[in-house]
Order: sequence, then structure tokens, then C-alpha cells
Amino acid sequence: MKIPPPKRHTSQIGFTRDAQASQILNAYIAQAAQGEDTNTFGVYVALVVGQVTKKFGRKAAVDNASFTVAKPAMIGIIGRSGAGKSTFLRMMNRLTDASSGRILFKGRDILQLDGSARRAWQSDCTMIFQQFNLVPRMDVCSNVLHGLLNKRSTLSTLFNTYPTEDIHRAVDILDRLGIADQAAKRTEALSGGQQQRVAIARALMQDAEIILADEPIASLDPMNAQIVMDAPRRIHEKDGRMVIANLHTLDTARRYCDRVIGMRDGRIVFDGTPEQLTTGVARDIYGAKADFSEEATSTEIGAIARYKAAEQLIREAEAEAG
Ligand SMILES: Nc1ncnc2c1ncn2[C@@H]1O[C@H](COP(=O)(O)OP(=O)(O)OP(=O)(O)O)[C@@H](O)[C@H]1O
Repeated sequence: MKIPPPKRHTSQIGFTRDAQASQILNAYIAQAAQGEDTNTFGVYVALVVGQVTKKFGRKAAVDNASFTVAKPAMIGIIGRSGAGKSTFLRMMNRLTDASSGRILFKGRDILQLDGSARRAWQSDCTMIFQQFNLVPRMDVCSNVLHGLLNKRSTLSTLFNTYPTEDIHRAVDILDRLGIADQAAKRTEALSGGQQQRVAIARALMQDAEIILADEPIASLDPMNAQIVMDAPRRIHEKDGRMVIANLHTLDTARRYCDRVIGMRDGRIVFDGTPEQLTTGVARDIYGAKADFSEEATSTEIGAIARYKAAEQLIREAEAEAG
């Protein structure tokens, strides 16, 4: 069946949001099933998530999730505990197999990849966890260089030998995250916030096309949370990488993301811009009562930004006063 191209295909930030979205999505999935590219309508669609389901026993942790992303964006996934956010990211990264559905990225059929193709995907689609997953007794720089694990020979990894240019790049990335001075330290000697920055540095070292982050700031203080969220945002803006982050807090989703997906009981119940994520919508996503308070899902990143702006104003006033 030939499906006519829709009149309004993508929004400015690159995702389908109109009434024809599911028709478009189904068309992409049908084309992909025939082994065709996702360039169906002459518009390249980077990511297609089509009717993806993951069941644990009889319970669907992710239930028929579908969306498309036309061009790299920073996407936040929100929802209460158990909504299916981590399971979704784990399927994207192929840490968990899906029960059904398709995920296509730039024409690659992600859920079908095996062996070395699957490992190659895992290095193209890096995952940042809340629990860092670093080697505690190893120095910070070596942990960052481990981001190259899938791209290097076993021998050079075994003997921990890296070309000077890779070491310079690792230190540059650490510098951008404000911890270059910790490069030679054992990782276990760093604070939780610093360790999360090392984990981000390792992911950036991988130079992946997609960065997945599973509640990267859940256990961090506001200052570290801001640094950790700023890094992928900058990578997205500067290098055009796609970022998908599970986030506990609404203010972080609104502040950093171009697009927010809300999950409830495994289903996608909201897909829109931060502006569309009103308190009422959030209440529905979280399945909360009328007395739902956003404070309960808030970090103080906004407060830090206001504090910094106030500091800047004071500095400017002092400079003017001579
Ligand atoms: N390995 C597993 N075996 C059985 N059930 C699982 C497994 N992993 C997740 N689940 C269940 O799937 C559902 C979704 O879990 P998931 O961890 O994806 O939610 P989440 O939104 O990421 O929650 P949180 O914010 O607490 O991390 C939950 O009911 C969970 O108990």
C-alpha cells in the first residue's frame, strides 16, 4: 500500500506531533519491515521506535511504545518509579531484549543486531548509569580511556597503552567537566558528583551518536547535577548528538530538553515540548492527586542559575560603581 506523504511532517524541533503521527509511524515501520530505509517521505528520520513492548512474565514493563525523531534532539523521559523508563533505555542499548516491536536508527534495525554488530551498536549508543559503573581502583584518566574499549585491540587495552592523542583527548574532556586536576587520582577517592562526571567523560570519549542517561543526577547535589546535565546538552548543541535521559525531576526536563516523553504504567502518555508540560499534564503522567506539588519533583538547579545571575548583576553594579 502506498501511503501518501503527510502535509505537515515534522515540527521545528524535529518530531512528529500531529494527528497523522501514528500513520507516519506505521508507514515507517512497514517500510522498514520490507528492508527499506527510513527515508520514506524524502525526509530523513533518525530514530523510529515502533510498537516496542517488553514483558516480564505477564506484566508489560514497556507497552507498545512508539515515537519518531527526525533529527537529533535532547529528549527527557519522565514518569513515576516503575513506569518503564529504564527498561526502555536498556532495550535501546540492547542490554535487555524487547518482546516485540522495532527500533530503527539511521536505517539500522537495532533489535535484530547480533554479536559484533550488537557490540558496535553499544559503543555507538552509550549509556550513563546512576551507579557510574567505573573501575574504582583505576585512575580517573584510564577510566575515561576505557570508553574506547570497543574501538581498540584487546592487547592495547590489556596493557593499558593508549596513543598520546587519546590521552590528550581524555584530559580535554575531563577539563571541560572541571576535573582535569583529578586525572591521575584513583577513581574511588573522588566524591559521588565527581565520579558521575568521570562516567560522563568516559561516555563522551566513546564519541557515540546517541547518549542514553538513566537518571544521571538522581543522587547528586544541585551544583553537580547542573554540571552533569550541562555536558550532554553542550554535546547535543555542538556536535549534534542525540541525548535521551530518564529524569526524576520536572524542572530538569523543562530546563534541558527539547522534547519530553511521559510514561505511565509502561505506556507513553505524553509527548511534547517543555512548554506543553504543564502542572496538570505532569499530574496525569505521575498519576497524582489534585494536591500534586512540583516541588516534590524538583532539583535546585534553577535556584543555582538565579543565584549566579544575581551574583553577575552585583559584579556588574560593583564594576560600574568603580
Ligand atoms: N528484570 C526484571 N524482572 C522483572 N520485572 C522487572 C525487571 N526489570 C524491571 N521490571 C519491572 O518493570 C517495571 C518497569 O521498571 P523500570 O525499572 O523500567 O521502571 P522505571 O520507570 O525506570 O523506574 P525507576 O524510576 O524506579 O527506575 C517495574 O514494574 C519493574 O518492577
